[in-house]
Amino acid sequence: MIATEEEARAFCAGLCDADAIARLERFIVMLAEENERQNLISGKSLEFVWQRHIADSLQLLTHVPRETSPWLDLGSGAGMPGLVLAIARPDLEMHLVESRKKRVVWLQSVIDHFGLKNCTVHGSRLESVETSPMRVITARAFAPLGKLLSLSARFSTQETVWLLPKGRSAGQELSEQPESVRSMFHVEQSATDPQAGIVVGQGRPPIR
Ligand SMILES: C[S@@+](CC[C@H](N)C(=O)[O-])C[C@H]1O[C@@H](n2cnc3c(N)ncnc32)[C@H](O)[C@@H]1O
Repeated sequence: MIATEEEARAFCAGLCDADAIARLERFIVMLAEENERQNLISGKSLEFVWQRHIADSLQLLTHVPRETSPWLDLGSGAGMPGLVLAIARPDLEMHLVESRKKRVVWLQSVIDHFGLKNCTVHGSRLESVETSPMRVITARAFAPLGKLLSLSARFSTQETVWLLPKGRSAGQELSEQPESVRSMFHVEQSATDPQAGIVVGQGRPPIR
């Protein structure tokens, strides 16, 4: 379990190269500056930014084979996890979906700053994003599990891996789903919080 900022940074350094770590350092500075202009993340969490945001995002890489792509991140907000993954791994095709205009401008400004050709922001509600098959779908603090699946099932195939950091409600949210959905998913322990879980599964959920 990652318990300190030093451990979180070392964990991230094991998942991407030195150039990526330098870009992430710069991203953290940009995030702190932007957080003065708009409420992207809690100010308190900036003290633990490697643990709470960077490692929390990059740990998702450990759940799929290295080359798995494209990824779809629902409700990217400040950029976790999708933008952080795109900064760390420019070889992955990343699609961010975010409806709030100011956040879309922020996400696009980071993409432009680093010249991330692998990363696209869809600046609209998920409901109006054109359907396209994704190999990984992720979402942190986006919507309750049932709603999340019904809004995004159309982007999945039998091959799609779902990586859904759900914090402390992971087990509870999964237990509230019908058996047909429960049997597709399980909860993995988060590496960054002993009480948090990631809902992980593969396939197309049987959602009407
Ligand atoms: C609580 S924030 C989480 C942001 C980020 N994933 C994180 O963990 O820090 C949820 C984000 O989802 C966006 N959102 C909510 N519903 C959406 C929808 N239907 N389509 C696109 N974005 C949506 C909100 O604008 C917000 O930025």
